Amino acid sequence: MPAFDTIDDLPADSRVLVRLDLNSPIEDGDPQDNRRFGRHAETVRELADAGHRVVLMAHQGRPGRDDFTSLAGHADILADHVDRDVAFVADTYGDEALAAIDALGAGEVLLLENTRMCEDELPEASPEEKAETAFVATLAPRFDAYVNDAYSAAHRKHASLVGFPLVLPAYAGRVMETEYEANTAIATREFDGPVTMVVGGTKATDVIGVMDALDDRVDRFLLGGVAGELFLRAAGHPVGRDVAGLDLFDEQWAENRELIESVLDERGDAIRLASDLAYEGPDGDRAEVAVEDIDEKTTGYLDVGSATVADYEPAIRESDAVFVKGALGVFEDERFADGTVGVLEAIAETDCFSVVGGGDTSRAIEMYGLREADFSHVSIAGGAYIRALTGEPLPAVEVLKAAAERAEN
Ligand SMILES: Nc1ncnc2c1ncn2[C@@H]1O[C@H](COP(=O)(O)OP(=O)(O)O)[C@@H](O)[C@H]1O
Ligand SMILES: O=C(OP(=O)(O)O)[C@H](O)COP(=O)(O)O
Repeated sequence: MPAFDTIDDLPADSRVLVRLDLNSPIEDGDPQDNRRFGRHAETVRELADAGHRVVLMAHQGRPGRDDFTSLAGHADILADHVDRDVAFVADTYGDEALAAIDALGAGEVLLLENTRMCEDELPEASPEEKAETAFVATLAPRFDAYVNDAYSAAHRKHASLVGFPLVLPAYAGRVMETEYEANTAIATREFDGPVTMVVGGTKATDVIGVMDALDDRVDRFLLGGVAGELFLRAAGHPVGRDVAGLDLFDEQWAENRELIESVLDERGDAIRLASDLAYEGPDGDRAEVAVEDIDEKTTGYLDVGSATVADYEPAIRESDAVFVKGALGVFEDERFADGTVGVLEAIAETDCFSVVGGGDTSRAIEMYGLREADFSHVSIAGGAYIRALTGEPLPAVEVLKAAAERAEN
């Protein structure tokens, strides 16, 4: 039985208030289409097809930043994915919003303005405090049910995420359901064979924390990216030189050195490090060097090398489950995509249970023509995925679970 009620449990003809995560890159003021729209469209379509009155809430950016914009453009993109009208009202819970909500017919869809434009939304607080805000107290009585589909924002204690499910019967949307199940699998599911985790990307501090927390659940870690170079450094190799003015290595090294050394010391047998690395050669082409031959920290490395990929591939083929967190190289540049793509291809070719997470890494799937269907789950969450992997509870998921318990008693 799932941890929470889902939209399968919704009473017929409900007036539903639905929280999505449509937070997107903004270019020249306009939201860019991305996988979040397509995924949430499934939930929205299903609710509208069932004849519910569907009112959507979502956020965009953070106040004070360039990406903090209205959701007017998001409504148009979502409409294309849902294949029906998505009305938009530039108001969160004022008279205009209430009038638009009251005018909604069965099977119709309305998107409210950016929740973060409402003062009650942002300061993080308990569900009880959020439920008492004017935002929640005004909107909630107009609805029969609340649906949370915003798994990727579930680590935030904002009014639209934790306040409504305290005062309305609460259900999980399809994205919430599938993300929760796949992303917690590493901690909750028993696998028959080896469990492998591919660890890379730039946010070394995050992934080293995951490695530390998942210690006993993962049989082997295959390392690359910035995190991989920091482990190579701990193993005595002079790597981890920043290029292009970035500061990815030294600060994270200073911050995590002790933890890296202790993880390497305690789980060294489970940790596989790159045996070769790739860099930009003098003529601009990809060049590779064996890690053993690196004796000075003079080069910035941008991918794991081909011998490393050849070493990682069989480890993946033998696995019963593979979880990916972070890219093995700067895959956005075709010259340095071999590590990330090689590993993703190996996963796609096996029938192991596989989860690929992190906004950037999962982008490599579409960039290099891989099929999402060849993976068990491709997450649209970043911060929430990391927290799920470390077993940290997500406040908005916890309130959904509590709502299900309330409903049962
Ligand atoms: N050796 C490297 N040096 C610099 N950047 C790297 C390196 N390896 C991977 N990256 C970058 O890591 C990014 C993905 O990292 P991260 O943001 O941690 O993952 P995600 O967003 O997928 O969680 C990619 O965009 C890639 O360019
Ligand atoms: O995009 C999001 O998170 P992510 O960058 O971790 O994927 C969510 O919408 C949360 O946004 P926030 O980090 O501004 O609270």
